[in-house]
Amino acid sequence: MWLMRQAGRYLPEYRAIRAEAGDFVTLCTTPELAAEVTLQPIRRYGMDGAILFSDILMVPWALGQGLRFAEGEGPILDPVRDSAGLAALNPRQIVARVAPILETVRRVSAGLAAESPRTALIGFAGSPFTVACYMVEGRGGRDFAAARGLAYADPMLFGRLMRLLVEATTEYLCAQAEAGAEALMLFDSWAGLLPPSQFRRWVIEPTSQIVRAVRRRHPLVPIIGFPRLAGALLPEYAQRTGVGTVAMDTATDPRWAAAAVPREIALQGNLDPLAVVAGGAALEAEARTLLAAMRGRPFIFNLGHGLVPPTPPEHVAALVRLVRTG
Ligand SMILES: Cc1c2[nH]c(c1CCC(=O)O)Cc1[nH]c(c(CCC(=O)O)c1C)Cc1[nH]c(c(CCC(=O)O)c1C)Cc1[nH]c(c(C)c1CCC(=O)O)C2
Repeated sequence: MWLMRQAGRYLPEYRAIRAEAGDFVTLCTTPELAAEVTLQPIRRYGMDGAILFSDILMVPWALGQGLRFAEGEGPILDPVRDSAGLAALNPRQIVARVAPILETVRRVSAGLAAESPRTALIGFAGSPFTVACYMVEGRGGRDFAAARGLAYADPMLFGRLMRLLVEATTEYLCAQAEAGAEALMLFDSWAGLLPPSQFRRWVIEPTSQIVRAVRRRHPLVPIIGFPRLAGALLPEYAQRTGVGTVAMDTATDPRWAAAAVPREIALQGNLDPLAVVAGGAALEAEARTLLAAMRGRPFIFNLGHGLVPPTPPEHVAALVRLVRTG
């Protein structure tokens, strides 16, 4: 069991360190602080997994794209929409630029060995499609029309961006495994915006390429894929990408997924983060229904999306107790 965004703004000890760092990119690139924040939820709750504290947008940042997180606005990037923008990105320096993040991985790995040796360290990256959405759009959003429009209008250019991201993401994930990450997760938060033909081209295909390339170098590191809002395409994603675990979003019926996804592929998910905000009987009922649906299958208890800032930390503690004791 672990929870997406288990380190974050709902924890007072996170907010204290966030204030100390000043801005979010500084927090992600200061190993001492990022390692501390990664370990905070482990100390509080004893999760089975510690997810590296970083962000999927640190790959565009490492490629040289301007990135900042504006207060109350989310991420702002200098948009990449033409070949000049693409040419300005430098995939060769990726491992050097992410050196502080790899140092965080080493520190967390040592910290867990000392404090919580049974907790697995999970590294991650965004999947190329979701990262491209932010890179082309230049900001967060709901429909990423500029990015999806570019994929139709200029598939050559969009394809070059995607190939660059496949290469950079592969290098980045392998470097995390070499620094001590014991499992790797690929977040494709906006996969569900695509119609099936585009989903196969921009989600399944690039994800398979990354999984194949990472496996060649790190055959034993488990890989979790999260194609959010994939809907009916979830089983196809599970079977064709080669991931060992598929993460279900909040909208997925876990009983359907248990029947539709082959048993050799583990499932992860998918409690509604708002049930954790509510707590009490509602949280307990949802958690028990999920556990019952997953009985008898390899399963990693998690949420269907990240914990949100209004979550009371004691509701997370109650959830951990419930999942542990059944
Ligand atoms: C799309 C996406 C992003 N980042 C991420 C995704 C994929 C998962 C998802 O769909 O949520 C992934 C992510 N972001 C963060 C982590 C760290 C590990 C963890 O899960 O605890 C992980 C794995 C920290 C973060 N990433 C961010 C914060 C908040 C920063 C702050 O402290 O102000 C944290 C803790 C900022 C961020 N990062 C991103 C946005 C849109 C924002 C701003 C809005 C928001 O806060 O959700 C991009």
